[in-house]
Amino acid sequence: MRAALTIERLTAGYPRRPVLRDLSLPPLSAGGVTALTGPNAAGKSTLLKALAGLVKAEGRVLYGDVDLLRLPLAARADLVGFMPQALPQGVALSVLESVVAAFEAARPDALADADATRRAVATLDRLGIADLALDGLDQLSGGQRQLVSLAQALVREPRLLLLDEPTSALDLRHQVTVMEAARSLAAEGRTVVVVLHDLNLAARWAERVVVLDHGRVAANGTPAQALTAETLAAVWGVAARIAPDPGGIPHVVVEGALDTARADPAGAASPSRNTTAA
Ligand SMILES: Nc1ncnc2c1ncn2[C@@H]1O[C@H](COP(=O)(O)OP(=O)(O)OP(=O)(O)O)[C@@H](O)[C@H]1O
Repeated sequence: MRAALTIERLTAGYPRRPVLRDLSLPPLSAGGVTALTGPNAAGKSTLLKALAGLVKAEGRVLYGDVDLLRLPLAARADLVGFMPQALPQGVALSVLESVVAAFEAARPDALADADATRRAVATLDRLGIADLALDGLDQLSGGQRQLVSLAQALVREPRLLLLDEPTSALDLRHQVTVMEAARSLAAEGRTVVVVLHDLNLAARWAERVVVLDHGRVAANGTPAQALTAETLAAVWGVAARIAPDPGGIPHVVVEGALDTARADPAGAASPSRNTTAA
């Protein structure tokens, strides 16, 4: 199935703490990567968790013509792979055991052990971390843990893949490994949504960028449409220059915080420090 993901009037959050209210998004098509970005606490993780069935949600989330919110959890787990921001600590498993367990947790009836193991090794190999297979999860560096968490989400080859900041702890080479993997999974017909704070990584690798702010969609479109100086001022409260690189991909240079953060979307306020978008 090569289906688009459409969100209609999604309301989601935590007990006594609604985060997303009536959020709608036009179809996110399969075949490309969608970057989901926005300031801290904008609701990005909550959105992914709502799609994965991990927080209470109302509205409609259509994958093709299937409403994910009305699918039994086991069927949804088969369709949706979710990579959380952090793996739990204190799990006494090897890397390989943890990836096999992630596979079997969602499909207990599926393959014989040897096939599950072969699938897990192939997934580790795809991410360039087969050499970590026998290491204990608790021996890993932050970046290695992030790659293993991604392997756990990928091993079932879900149609819809939701990755929450998969590159935040990674060095440059591994960022590319992960974004290449995201792109090639999308090219296989999957829908891939990746939370990224790095706007230049988003612009380089995503076909579509959705900016969330205070639980609402503040911008949505191609990187050039969504990542404008006006949006960066209004949503992040920073003064930025956007210059296309020679390949036409927008490059974001953040020049500083606006003194009147969010009050001056036109960028008239003067920047107070110099930084470059990470
Ligand atoms: N388990 C929880 N219970 C109650 N409130 C929560 C819970 N998790 C998150 N929140 C709140 O929901 C809001 C949105 O959080 P969320 O994690 O979705 O933001 P985010 O955009 O992913 O942020 P970040 O970029 O910092 O990871 C925040 O105000 C946060 O405090």
